[in-house]
Amino acid sequence: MNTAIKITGLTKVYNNGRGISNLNLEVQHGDIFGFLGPNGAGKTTAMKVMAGLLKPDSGDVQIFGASVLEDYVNAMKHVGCIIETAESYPYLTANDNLKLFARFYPHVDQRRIDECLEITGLSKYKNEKSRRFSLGMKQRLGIAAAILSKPKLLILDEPLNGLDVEGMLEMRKLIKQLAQEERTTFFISSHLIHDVELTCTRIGVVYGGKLINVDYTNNILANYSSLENYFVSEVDRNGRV
Ligand SMILES: Nc1ncnc2c1ncn2[C@@H]1O[C@H](COP(=O)(O)OP(=O)(O)OP(=O)(O)O)[C@@H](O)[C@H]1O
Repeated sequence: MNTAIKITGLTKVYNNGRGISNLNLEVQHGDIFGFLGPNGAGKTTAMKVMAGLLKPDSGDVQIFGASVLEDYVNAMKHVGCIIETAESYPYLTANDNLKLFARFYPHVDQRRIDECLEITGLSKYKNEKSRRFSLGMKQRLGIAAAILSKPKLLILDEPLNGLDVEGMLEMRKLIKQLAQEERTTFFISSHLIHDVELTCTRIGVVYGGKLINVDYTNNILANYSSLENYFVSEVDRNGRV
């Protein structure tokens, strides 16, 4: 099956009238999809619905063919996600944090934990408590936890938030590596235009609660000198809020 995520008519409006309205989108298996939009555009709201943390007013999200609303367990079977922040137990070591997460998955053993520590570059900090970790290391531990069960799809909410240049480079490398070596599909939200340009193969621009355009990064860069120019022109074309 080639469609990883299918979002249809997704609407969630909060009491204050803000939120998302009538979002329609398909993400294909193998995409590194960038969900790009400024603060308050509605990215987290959409991702919370996708991860089953928030009930929409209407619409649906299907993940590998299963509805998040009607068949949550099957929809989430192949998904790893980090929504808002990567949480860990600060007084546990990286290894013990992962052991705790591994209890959710009967087939994840110490070998897989070691593999995930290796993939995320944390092997040498395996026995250090995560409270001593830098933000970048905490993010990597979050990814290590999210990939334990070898999910086919990783949903990451602003994975570069708060990282310095080196941390960003490492995270970008890790995402590309997982996409290439493990064939992981990514759905990544970000307000960092430059980063989305460098990381993502396909980009959806979300603005004022609406998805205003979706295109391949290659296409965009063939027609615009930068993603920033494309973003500004799309927002202007659709009317600023
Ligand atoms: N629980 C809530 N109650 C009322 N309004 C909310 C709630 N959560 C979010 N909003 C509003 O809905 C809109 C979309 O918020 P959301 O957090 O989805 O945006 P975002 O694109 O993720 O932004 P950011 O990059 O700042 O996280 C914003 O205007 C926000 O203030």
